[in-house]
Amino acid sequence: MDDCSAGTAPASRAPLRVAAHGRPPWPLHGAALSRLIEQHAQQGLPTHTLMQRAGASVARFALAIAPHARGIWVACGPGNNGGDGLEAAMHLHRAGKRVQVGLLGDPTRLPPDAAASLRRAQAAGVPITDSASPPTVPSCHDLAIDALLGVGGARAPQGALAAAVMHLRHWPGTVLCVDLPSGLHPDTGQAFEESGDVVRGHHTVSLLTLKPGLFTGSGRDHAGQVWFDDLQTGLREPPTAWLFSKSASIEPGRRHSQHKGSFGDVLVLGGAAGMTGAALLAGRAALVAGAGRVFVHTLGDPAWPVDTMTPELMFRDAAAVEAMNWAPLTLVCGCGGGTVVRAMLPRALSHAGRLVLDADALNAIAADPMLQSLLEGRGRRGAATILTPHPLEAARLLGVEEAATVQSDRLRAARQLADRYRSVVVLKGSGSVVAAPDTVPSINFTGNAALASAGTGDVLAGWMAGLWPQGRDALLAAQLATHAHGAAADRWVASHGHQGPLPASRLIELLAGYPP
Ligand SMILES: NC(=O)C1=CN([C@@H]2O[C@H](COP(=O)(O)OP(=O)(O)OC[C@H]3O[C@@H](n4cnc5c(N)ncnc54)[C@H](O)[C@@H]3O)[C@@H](O)[C@H]2O)[C@@H](O)CC1
Ligand SMILES: Nc1ncnc2c1ncn2[C@@H]1O[C@H](COP(=O)(O)OP(=O)(O)O)[C@@H](O)[C@H]1O
Ligand SMILES: [K+]
Repeated sequence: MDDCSAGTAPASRAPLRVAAHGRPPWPLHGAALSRLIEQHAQQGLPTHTLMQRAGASVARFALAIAPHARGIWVACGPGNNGGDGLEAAMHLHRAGKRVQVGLLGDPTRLPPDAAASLRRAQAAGVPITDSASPPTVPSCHDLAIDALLGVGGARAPQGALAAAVMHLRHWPGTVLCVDLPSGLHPDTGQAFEESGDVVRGHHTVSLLTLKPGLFTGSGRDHAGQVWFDDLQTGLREPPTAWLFSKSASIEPGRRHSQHKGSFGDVLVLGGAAGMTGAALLAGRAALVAGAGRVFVHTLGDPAWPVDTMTPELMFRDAAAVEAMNWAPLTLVCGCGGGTVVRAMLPRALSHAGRLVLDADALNAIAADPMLQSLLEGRGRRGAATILTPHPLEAARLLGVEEAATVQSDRLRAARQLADRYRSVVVLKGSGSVVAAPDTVPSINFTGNAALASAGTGDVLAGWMAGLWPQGRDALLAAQLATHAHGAAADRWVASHGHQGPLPASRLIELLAGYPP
């Protein structure tokens, strides 16, 4: 279903399905910008227009996703998100559904738009209580609409609101969230407090703007499929971030006249004793990404001589690597590098043309101010670097204690790293954030928990290094690689029907286009 439609829908345009393919990136707006946009939009319209459009859109969408729902419980909060719910309830009631509203907020203190929707719902005869519980024991055919909190959510739900969130979490049928899953921070994709409950929706209709929190951190677990309705405002404000979506035109394809020298040489430095596999995974991934030649120097003793599974890889010992000119190369540094990788870093940071730094290389830099200043200096000289930290590595690079600090605002952490080290940064995890200095960051929307498997990060680093020299700048290489990496995992889940771990070697095959 690309655009939703329903037979008995009230008049409004259908929300768009938010997908990671086939269109330009989607603009994302945080809570503050969304409010500003709402204010601007209200100025040009008669009072209450936006809420009427929002409620009509939600009702229409509800009828499309749950046409056979018998009962519909609409849990409404104390603000305008609740107003959207009341407005939707009125339409669903008129469409002949058995609707029950639980209004959790003082009806005399609703904001004006929500108060207007309450009057309209009352006038239409919608049953409204102040109960946080659904009226009857719900069945799996019933639909619940979460209109408790939207962009005004400011703290973890408590009391009656928390009770309603629990009912929504245990709802046996479909759950549709209005604007945001209640309890989710619109900007960060986290609960307001570690222990704070968040609704888990099957669908979320994001209104007026798309919020970044729907797509990163734990947002994806709570939002389900996201749909977007701009409420016919067509507003174009500069975004907080982009949701990366790949359109076909980004990939130029290979010209007949090209040869292996056109596609760049990659050198992988990693694979210390006991971790050779990490360097091999990165090397293999660089090969299937299309690098012209891939050299591998494993840091264990003795260095690895050949990979019989991938004889295309060219192994180089310490003396050979020392003699190579690193300036035209794309270096991947890290990938099971242990502590020995540190010795390679001063030269890599000073002389590598393009540099992808992962895992142990990042840990070494985080622990060494001299390496940090080399990395910063590299950025100031305009030399291109991509850092691919997971949240704990990012925390170390930022000098903070815990990964949780990074996770509490992934967009901010990625931006801080990019600005500090003048590098492109891929902050990995659900909804990987790709940031570059002085640039609006993007969130990657492909991938799933099947990637939570040892070695998939090495594959990402190698794949990125393989893509990069093929006529792309660092930022686009990072975005495309992260997108393809996640999309391969999505194909795997689609063909296996579950999110069991995706072995890193299999991931490389999927990236290469072997059958899912
Ligand atoms: N005004 C309008 O015409 C429009 C409003 N819209 C809707 O309005 C929403 C924003 O409305 P609001 O700004 O009123 O904000 P919300 O409805 O998201 O909630 C704000 C209210 O909840 C309270 N609150 C926040 N966290 C709470 C907690 N943990 N426990 C108890 N109370 C809590 C706040 O103090 C405030 O009263 C959007 O998300 C969207 O759904 C959109 O439909 C666009 C049009
Ligand atoms: N739950 C998830 N959803 C989406 N992507 C994930 C998830 N878990 C892990 N990944 C991705 O898998 C890769 C894991 O990388 P990393 O943590 O460095 O692992 P390793 O060091 O074992 O290779 C990253 O690209 C990360 O974004
Ligand atoms: K909500």
